[in-house]
Amino acid sequence: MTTFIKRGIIVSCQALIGEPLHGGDAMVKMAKAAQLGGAVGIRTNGSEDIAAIKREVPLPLIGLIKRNIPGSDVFITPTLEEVQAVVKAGADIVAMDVTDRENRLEIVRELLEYVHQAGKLAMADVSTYEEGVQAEQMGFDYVSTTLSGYTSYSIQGDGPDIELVKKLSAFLRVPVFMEGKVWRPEEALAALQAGAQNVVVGSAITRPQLITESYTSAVEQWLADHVISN
Ligand SMILES: CC(=O)N[C@H](C=O)[C@@H](O)[C@H](O)[C@H](O)COP(=O)(O)O
Repeated sequence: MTTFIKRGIIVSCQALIGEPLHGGDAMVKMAKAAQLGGAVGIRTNGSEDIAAIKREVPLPLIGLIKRNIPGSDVFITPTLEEVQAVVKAGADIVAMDVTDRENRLEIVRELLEYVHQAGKLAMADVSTYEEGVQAEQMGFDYVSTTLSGYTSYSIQGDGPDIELVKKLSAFLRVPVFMEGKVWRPEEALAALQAGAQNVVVGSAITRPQLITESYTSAVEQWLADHVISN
């Protein structure tokens, strides 16, 4: 079993174009705060944030590059161009889409080979049990539940897909990461209990607009239910 990352919480520090914290050194600051808070690793998007965080935060770094390709639903490190850029920027682990969409198995094999030849580790972002099994057979070093709920055929839940973690952990030898829709510490513990090696938390820590919304929507609902407006 790969033991490069200690067991614990990994904080995903990502702000896409259009989000208030995009650009500058906001994600480096988020990553530093995550380290102070006890995170054992960082996950981040884009060459600039990968390189900057790698320079300033001494934790294992999972890198990816999101790219929207017209006509394709695959956006996490989809081609060799992004894989090369993630490696060049200094990530220790390269995360990529390893779903069953769009017959990409041969492409994914090439991307995986590139990562390993560059001396890096590879993380498969999957959405189902079958995809996780396939990823391990292909030679991925880690499997993460990142895309559960984001492919048309996976479970569309509001919360983390603990059942997927449970099934994958029971069968796979590579470490399984719980990632996606973890908002509360109790959910992280449930994921560990289900067999997760690590738990990745993103939006609940690093997307303040969504954190704010989790409060405002609850309060607005309460006000709508309890206060008679005139
Ligand atoms: C589906 C997708 O694009 N996931 C991305 C993968 O890198 C990120 O936008 C998520 O923030 C990350 O997976 C952590 O998940 P959450 O933010 O739910 O804790």
